[in-house]
Amino acid sequence: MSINHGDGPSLPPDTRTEKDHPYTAKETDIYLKSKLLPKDDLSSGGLYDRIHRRGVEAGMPDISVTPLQGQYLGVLARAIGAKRILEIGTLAGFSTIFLARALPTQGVIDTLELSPLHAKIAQENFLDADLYPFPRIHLGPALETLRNPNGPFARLPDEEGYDLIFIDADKEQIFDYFLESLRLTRKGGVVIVDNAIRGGRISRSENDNPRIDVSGLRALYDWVEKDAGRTVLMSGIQTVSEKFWE
Ligand SMILES: C[S@@+](CC[C@H](N)C(=O)[O-])C[C@H]1O[C@@H](n2cnc3c(N)ncnc32)[C@H](O)[C@@H]1O
Repeated sequence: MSINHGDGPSLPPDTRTEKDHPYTAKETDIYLKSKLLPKDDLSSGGLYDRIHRRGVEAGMPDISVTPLQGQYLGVLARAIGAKRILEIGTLAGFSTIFLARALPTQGVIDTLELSPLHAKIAQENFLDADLYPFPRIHLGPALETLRNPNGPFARLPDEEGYDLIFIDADKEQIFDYFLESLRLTRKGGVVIVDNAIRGGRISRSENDNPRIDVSGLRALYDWVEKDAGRTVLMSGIQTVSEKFWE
């Protein structure tokens, strides 16, 4: 059964079942990947496979962006002509690779990571991906790195502000990362905050699931609400992918 809205397309009813609507986000991602991403990277034994294998062998969690999400980050970076990118939360460097590939050769990409193991595997993956510019990994707790008065992020001259910052580390400190990002982004730059939905928990009370921290995100949204467009223009986007709803 379908509902026909005038001249528009037929839409499935809200009560749709698997039989009425058998398509899955995973299948759709597989199709889109086959059309939109480099075939060499996608192939069996290709770059994505090798990155995945290194992560599994090192016992790392499988929580990177999906290939299509990585490509979306790259599209954004290209669209704004980004030359300087900062990433908070490297893991195995999967998202970093898409961002680095979107940069011109004279570009710069810094990525911050707490775990020496993750940083080591990321370094291997960057070499494997033959990246130029090569990402600079800054090892240590990201907030300390960003706030270190003697570190590289202490005083950025205006012209060296980042064009794009991607926040994707621990969720508890998300609001602090956001505030540091405002300091480090050039005027008109873009800050992307991953996991901004928390599987929908953001819309529920904070006690809904104590294991999933939404307090940092709520502080961020409260800040943006009070700011009322004076400093930042922000939107929230829910994504569906082969991995999850986020
Ligand atoms: C979700 S993963 C990053 C995924 C990566 N951006 C990708 O999509 O390929 C989060 C990473 O942040 C790191 N992390 C957690 N707490 C951190 C902290 N305080 N400072 C820096 N990195 C941290 C974790 O070790 C982990 O590697």
